[in-house]
Parts: sequence; C-alpha cells; structure tokens
Amino acid sequence: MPHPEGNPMGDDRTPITVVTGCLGAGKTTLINHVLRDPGDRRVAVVVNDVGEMNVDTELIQGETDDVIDLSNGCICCQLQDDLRSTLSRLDDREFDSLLIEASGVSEPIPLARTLLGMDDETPDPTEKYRLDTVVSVVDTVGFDNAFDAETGQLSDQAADGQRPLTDVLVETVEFCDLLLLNKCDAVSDESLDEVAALVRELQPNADMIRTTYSEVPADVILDTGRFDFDDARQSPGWKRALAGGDDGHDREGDHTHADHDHDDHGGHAHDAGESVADRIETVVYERERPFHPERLNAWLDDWDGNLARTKGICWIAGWDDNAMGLNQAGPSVRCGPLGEWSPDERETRLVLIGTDIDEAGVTAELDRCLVEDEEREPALAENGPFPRR
Ligand SMILES: Nc1nc2c(ncn2[C@@H]2O[C@H](COP(=O)(O)OP(=O)(O)OP(=O)(O)O)[C@@H](O)[C@H]2O)c(=O)[nH]1
Repeated sequence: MPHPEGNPMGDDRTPITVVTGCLGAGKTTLINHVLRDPGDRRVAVVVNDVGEMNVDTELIQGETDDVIDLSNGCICCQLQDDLRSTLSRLDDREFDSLLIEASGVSEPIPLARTLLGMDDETPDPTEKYRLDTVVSVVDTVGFDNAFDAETGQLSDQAADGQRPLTDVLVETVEFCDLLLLNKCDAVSDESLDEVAALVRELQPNADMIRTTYSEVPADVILDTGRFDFDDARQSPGWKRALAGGDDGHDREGDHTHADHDHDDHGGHAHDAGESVADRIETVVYERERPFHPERLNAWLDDWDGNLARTKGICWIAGWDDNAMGLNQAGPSVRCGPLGEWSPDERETRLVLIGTDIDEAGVTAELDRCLVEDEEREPALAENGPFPRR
C-alpha cells in the first residue's frame, strides 16, 4: 500500500526505513513480521551485524530472497562505504521499500547522515533513496534493568568493547520518529508505565506504540513520510529542556537557579496515588562558575540510580579553553572536550532526567562540586580525571 498522501512532494525515490535498537530488542522479529505481511509492497532488506557471521540474515532469509548481508563491522562507522555502494548497486526498481536493520550498536545519527548524503561521499544514496522512517525498537525488559541502580545490567556489557550499551540505547530512543516499546508481555504493567514515562521524557516527539513480538502492521513503518532530520535532531528531551522549549521550564535568565517541570509533574509531593509519569522529572542546572575536577569526578563516580540521563556542557577548572561535554546514560558517564569556547561563553548547562529526583539535593550536591571563592583554581593536572571515556 503506498503512502496515504502519496510520496512527499511527488518524490519517487525509494523510501528507506531504518530499524534501530539495542541487541536483542526485537529488530529482526519486527522485520520478519513485516515481511510476512507487507501488503502489496515488495520489500528488500539490508541487515547489518558487527560480528563475522550475520545470524540475522539467516533468520530473515526464510521470509524473502531480497536480503543483503553487511557484516563484520558497523554501518554507522566501518561499513559506511559498503552501505553506500550496496545501495547504489541494488536495482531499486525491483522493490518498493527498503528496510535497513542497523546493528545493535549502530549510532543512528551518523547512519542517517550517510543515508541523507550529508557526508558528501559517493555514491550518493539520495540519488535513488529517501530516508522515510527511523524506528527505534526498545527492549522494555532491558531498559528497565539498564536504569536500575541495583542491577544496571546493560552497563556491564560492552557494546563494541568501548561504548556501554546504555549510551546506544538512549541515543536510539532520542533520535527516531517512531518508538516501539517491545516485549510488553515480559514486564509488569507498572514497569512498563515507568519505561514509557522515561522514554517519553527522553523523546517527547516520536509516536510510541506498545508491542509484543514487534507486531505492527507494515504500513506503520514503511513509506510513512515521517522522517525529518532537523526535527529528529531537535527532539531529545534534554535538548528541548536546554533550549527552554515547550517543556514547562521557567527560564528567566536566572543562571543560579535550578529549575524543573512543576506544571507537568505537580511538584515534589510523591503521594501513593501519584502515577509513574508524575515521578519523572527534568532538572536544569546552570552555573557560571567552574567545577572542581576531582569533586565533579567523584560525584560522577557515585552515580545516583534515579538519574537516567544527564547531558550538557560543563565548565571544569583547568579545562578553561574547552567546553566539556557531559553525557551520562544510566551508569555510563562520559565527559570530554567538545570544542573551544571564548572566555565570556563559559558556563555549565546541564539537563538531568530521572525518576524521583531530589532537585534541591542534586543541586546542592553539584554546587558542592564547584570551585569555592577562597579556593585557588586547580591547574590542569596531567593525570587528572578528565576526559572520562
Ligand atoms: N518475550 C518476548 N520475546 C521477544 C519479543 N520480541 C522479540 N523477542 C525475542 O527476543 C529475542 C531477540 O529478538 P530479535 O528480534 O532477534 O532481536 P534483535 O533486536 O534483532 O537482536 P540483535 O540482532 O541481536 O540486535 C528473540 O528470541 C525473540 O524471539 C517480545 O515481544 N516478547
């Protein structure tokens, strides 16, 4: 079935749907489900696996002959060239939609940039294709565990030997236009509501559908005309909070006041009848004074299980020429130089998203990490704690 409003602006290029999500989330299950009942579309599939053997290709091959295997690397980095040349080789007249299953460790933004021809490499995929939909399949069981300070299961598994899975998990949620909360059969209703509320805070824009065995009709993910790169880049909850967008934040230029979403969440009183969604909070922390590196590092080490996501820039003493990007997703915390800034730009701007955050407490903790008036600013120590990777 074609896109209900026809191709956007008469665009007759072949639509691409990218399926992202962590290892084991249900991406292959989704693709097989769609291939079993694609309507009147012919669908080709590109499957990426980081290992030498692409198991998913074998799992999908039973459903269609049109499976292209890209393995032994990730299409968002090592296999970008292979992806471009594969797409250009394919005869796009043979199919109506192309599904790309990203590996469980693929970062969605570089992959989207490749598909949108934004890296100016040849062959340019946009000659034949348009990126149509980015679906993020969320393993609700894994998500629940990943952000649980007690278990923190995902954090123990190195995704590619370097990046913790929580990073990838959060990125795929933040950069998409459709979310499938999958494995709904395997979590309690309460956990599911909690995951849904947290996912919504991380990603306020994308449509969200609860699924079991990734069961959605094909036309929900194929040729939808949903994708817009700029919208997707601006949609993460932390970006909107920092920009003072429509998230209920009061930002009156008061850089010494941590703020949060009182309107949406009804303040701090957590009585028994309060829903999980009410307990998810976003706090903005802004200061024009540098952090003491050792104290900030100790605070980062002592990850508060209630904080699911912290993102933003920090001014860290000793690193005065560099805006330091802080990126925390569950127990994974990275912080390193993002680029130079001029002296009058220096400030810390952080967004903290989590459940039952004690706003005053976390603000006071962060304030204690700042360099005091009477303290001499620490010089950049050679063996200092930053960058943290
Ligand atoms: N209980 C339950 N299991 C599911 C569901 N969806 C998928 N699974 C199972 O979860 C496992 C992983 O599913 P896949 O579809 O292979 O996951 P994937 O995202 O393709 O995994 P990778 O390719 O390793 O990244 C399989 O055993 C599926 O049968 C679901 O909704 N509920």
